[in-house]
Amino acid sequence: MIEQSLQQQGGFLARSRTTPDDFSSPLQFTLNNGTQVDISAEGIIAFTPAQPGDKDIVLSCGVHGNETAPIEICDEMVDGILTGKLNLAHRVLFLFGNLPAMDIAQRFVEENMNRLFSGAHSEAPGLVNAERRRAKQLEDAVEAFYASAPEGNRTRYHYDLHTAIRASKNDKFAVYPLLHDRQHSIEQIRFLGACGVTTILLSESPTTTFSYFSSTRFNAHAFTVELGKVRPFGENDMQRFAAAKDSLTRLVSGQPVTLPAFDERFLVYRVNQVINRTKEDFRLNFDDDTPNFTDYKQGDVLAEESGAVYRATQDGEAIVFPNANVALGQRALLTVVPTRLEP
Ligand SMILES: O=C(O)CCC(=O)N[C@@H](CCC(=O)O)C(=O)O
Ligand SMILES: [Zn+2]
Repeated sequence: MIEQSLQQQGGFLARSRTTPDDFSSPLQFTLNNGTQVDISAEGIIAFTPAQPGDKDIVLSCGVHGNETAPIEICDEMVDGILTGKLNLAHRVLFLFGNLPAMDIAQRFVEENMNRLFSGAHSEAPGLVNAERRRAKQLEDAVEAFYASAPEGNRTRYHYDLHTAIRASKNDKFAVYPLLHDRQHSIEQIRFLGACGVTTILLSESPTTTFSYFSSTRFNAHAFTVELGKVRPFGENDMQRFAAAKDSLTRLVSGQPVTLPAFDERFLVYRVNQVINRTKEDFRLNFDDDTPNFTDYKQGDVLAEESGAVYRATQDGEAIVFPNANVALGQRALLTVVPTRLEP
């Protein structure tokens, strides 16, 4: 049967990378338990259980090819579903984002894919590359997945799973995309807590990230989830990701997830500054190994470039995602300040 042959060939992703002919064209089949499997392209696999529940869940990973732990989590989940070990209660779309970047163990090949969503992939008409094509393909896959859901009162989710380039004072954290006129979901924050993520960054401006796309275009509960630090394949301590894998597995299989109370364990920040690199001489004013969430005093210089000095605007302002090597015009640093969210 399909389960045995798939099981003998190793993980789904491993197979789809070593035998592209198997998955490079659309493929649809049904498992013993009645779950329909739709592989629409390499690294894009949707599952629909025989009696789907009321959730439509997108799990994406590898949008940055060197962020391996989330890829390993999703690959193990897909394999569990294909081999019948994991029985789904809800529809799930798994997206393995940047396959060519995974092959070379790099964040991206030509362009940061996580700045190409919400149509940004088409903004420079003359410029076409693999990341731009793939970002459009992933957008289309999400749209088709949500659009093909059964009728009725349904809830959409998208957890875009990442790991961070540098260490963090708060190991696991999530970016809550700007919701415009929607309310933040405390229940979703509690679910992230069950995944081990108790630091939440409230974005206050539109972005071109994958999670902002699903949140804004489809009203999904969508987050960029930073599950730890970037490590090469095979060098992740997967025990550090056990809570995330367990909670996501419980979510898709309809098992209860114990949600922690929204209490003082949670740290909520709002994004205060989005600092873009605009000049070649952009530089950060702290060491490369300075952890995310290191905080500064008002007036401290955080970064500078010809014609601009970027300073902390208040005591306790902390840095997140510092990266002086981004392309000109792209985000080189976020700063965050503590805030409160009323339950
Ligand atoms: O560690 C870093 O500098 C980047 C880690 C990462 O890829 N983070 C995402 C965050 C996306 C968001 O702001 O929602 C990214 O930079 O794309
Ligand atoms: Zn990433």
